[in-house]
Amino acid sequence: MALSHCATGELKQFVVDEGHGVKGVSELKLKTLPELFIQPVERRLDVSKVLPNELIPVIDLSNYEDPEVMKSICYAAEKWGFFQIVNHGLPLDIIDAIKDATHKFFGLSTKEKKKYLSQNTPSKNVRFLTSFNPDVDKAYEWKDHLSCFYVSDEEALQYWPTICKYQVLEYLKSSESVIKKVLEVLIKGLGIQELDETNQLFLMGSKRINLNYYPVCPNPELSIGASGHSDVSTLTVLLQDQIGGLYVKKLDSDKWVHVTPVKDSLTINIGDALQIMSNGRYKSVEHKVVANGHDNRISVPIFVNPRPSDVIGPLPEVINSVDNILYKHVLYSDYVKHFFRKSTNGKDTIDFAKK
Ligand SMILES: COc1cc(/C=C/C(=O)SCCNC(=O)CCNC(=O)[C@H](O)C(C)(C)COP(=O)(O)OP(=O)(O)OC[C@H]2O[C@@H](n3cnc4c(N)ncnc43)[C@H](O)[C@@H]2OP(=O)(O)O)ccc1O
Ligand SMILES: O=C(O)CCC(=O)C(=O)O
Ligand SMILES: [Fe+2]
Repeated sequence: MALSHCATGELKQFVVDEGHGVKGVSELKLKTLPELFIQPVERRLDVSKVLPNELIPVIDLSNYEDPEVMKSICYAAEKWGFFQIVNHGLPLDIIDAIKDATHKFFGLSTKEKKKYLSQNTPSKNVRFLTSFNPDVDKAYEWKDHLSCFYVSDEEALQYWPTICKYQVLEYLKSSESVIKKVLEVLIKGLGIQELDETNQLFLMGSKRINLNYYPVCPNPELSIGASGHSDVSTLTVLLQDQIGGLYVKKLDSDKWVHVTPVKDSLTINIGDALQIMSNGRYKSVEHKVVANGHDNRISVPIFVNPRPSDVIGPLPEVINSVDNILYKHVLYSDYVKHFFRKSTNGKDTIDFAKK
């Protein structure tokens, strides 16, 4: 098919239904970006609003129980919603292995990858997807991803793609201690002394891991890799490569700050669930990813969540000390379904839980 001039309907079919993804379009080496991927100006990154000299906090996690380190983590969660951690203890060979496995998954043939399209997948917990929600997105994001919801090792080993399942499972397992360290500090900041069995289930009772692939884009300035959104997780542990392109909105401003890749670091961001549970004290901040014209970029977020069956709302320990309760109680799976059903639009998902 001569896709360079084809109608948007045919292109959607090529990208989504036939499973070629955005990577398939990138490999056509088109001179100009097809209309389907041209974003309205307000969804792109306005480079005049980027603060070039700002950095999000970089925190050394090796002494995470040191009161000064704890303070800096809670401060970053309140004022930035984002921070990078170094000396986190997650083995570098496991990190390298998942990066390599991500490239290998996206290097598979279309025939192999399309086995994981929503209509073909052997389990609804593993899906190969393009854009955010192609049924409703007016312009598509320049991104493909594999999304895996962890239920059990057995389920993952049976259904996740063989080319990456061992590396993804090992990475998930080794991230557990980093997640617990960060959560322990954050809940202490809220006056909860211990990450016990009950609050562990509530804060980190489910996990989703995405393998994101942003291929080289013909007109990156007209498109977006991931449009502005906040995550719906408790917190997200994000692994990115050295290419860059993730921008975070600075709180109470219309300015953007680049999350400059720091080698061997992980980025932590607060998600909507923790913003709600902390009654707005910790901030789930809008972020977006630009496309680029030179390199294929990958990133691997682990979304650490409540269980779908949990009802979330401001925690009792938090509302004891405040007059103004900002959020109501919502069933977490309703919240996530609401998020997935619409296009991303900045911070609007959280309106679903506003009082
Ligand atoms: C996609 O690009 C993105 C993604 C993001 C993501 C940011 C996050 O924070 S993701 C964290 C999400 N949290 C969880 O997954 C944990 C809780 N999980 C649940 O509550 C449930 O597992 C469920 C997600 C609600 C799925 O419910 P279930 O009944 O088991 O499954 P379905 O009926 O198959 O799905 C319901 C509904 O959701 C859609 N959906 C399911 N999985 C995905 C997925 N991986 N990606 C997109 N949409 C998904 C599914 O199509 C169904 O939709 P309907 O309209 O048909 O109801 C940030 C930025 C990005 O660019
Ligand atoms: O690719 C990135 O750096 C961030 C991706 C992201 O925000 C997400 O998947 O929720
Ligand atoms: Fe995100």
